Amino acid sequence: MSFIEVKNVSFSYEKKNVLDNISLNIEKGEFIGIIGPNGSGKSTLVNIMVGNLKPSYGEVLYDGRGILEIKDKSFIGYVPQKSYSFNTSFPASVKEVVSMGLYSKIGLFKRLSKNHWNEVIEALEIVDMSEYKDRLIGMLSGGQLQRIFIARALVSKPDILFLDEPTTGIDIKSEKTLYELLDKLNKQKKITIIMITHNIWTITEKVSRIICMSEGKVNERCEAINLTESNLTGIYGYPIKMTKHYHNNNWSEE
Ligand SMILES: Nc1ncnc2c1ncn2[C@@H]1O[C@H](COP(=O)(O)OP(=O)(O)OP(=O)(O)O)[C@@H](O)[C@H]1O
Repeated sequence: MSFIEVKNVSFSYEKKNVLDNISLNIEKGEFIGIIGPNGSGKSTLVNIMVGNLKPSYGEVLYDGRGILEIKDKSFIGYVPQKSYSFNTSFPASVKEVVSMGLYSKIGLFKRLSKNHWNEVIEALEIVDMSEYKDRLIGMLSGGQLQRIFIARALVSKPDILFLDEPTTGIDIKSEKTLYELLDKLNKQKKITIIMITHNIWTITEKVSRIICMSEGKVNERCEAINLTESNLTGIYGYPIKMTKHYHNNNWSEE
């Protein structure tokens, strides 16, 4: 039995079919990149995997248990795409925003104990942002804000972290720091990571496996080793020029 099993999942928004019979197995400790053109169903698939959406057909199992039957989902951390449009004029401090990640564990209106606040500081330390704990969220840069959302997803000590396009709108230096953080979470903290991205070349260097989506299906030819210009052009529907090649388990410049 795999850690996560996506079994024959299909999904439609009203009459529009978005996912078509997707099956995937994911093992503990993997670092997976999901790529594919706009509208291919990546975010919908992740929303089904974290239990936010119910598939029209099929199921998602964690260690053999259906996600929709699992009440305490705090073993899953999720950094949604929309977190980057979070209302930053909202007068909340960094530590208050991170503490929101404990709601699924302790309930929305419960007072946080000293231990809970210690967990918030611990999550901020992991993302190297503890010195900003009392700062208002509106006073942070895009890259810093993104680390706060990752801390919010980490505060419940998840086994698996989903990130939906976390590099959107951040500069190259912040992107590099983000990858170092994800690498640390994956290798040292043994957190399984599943990340949606449009940054094909960077992600192929970082992850243990690529999943390519196109028109609601998983494209089987899209293992990193098979990432050729013609495969990617078929998946994206427009010409893709490669500047790097994968061989002997390594990428090298053209
Ligand atoms: N709430 C919704 N109601 C109706 N249709 C939706 C909704 N959310 C997404 N869709 C449609 O479902 C399809 C898949 O969307 P989804 O966001 O899963 O794709 P994606 O691959 O993540 O795209 P992107 O790369 O642009 O984020 C798209 O055609 C989109 O317009």
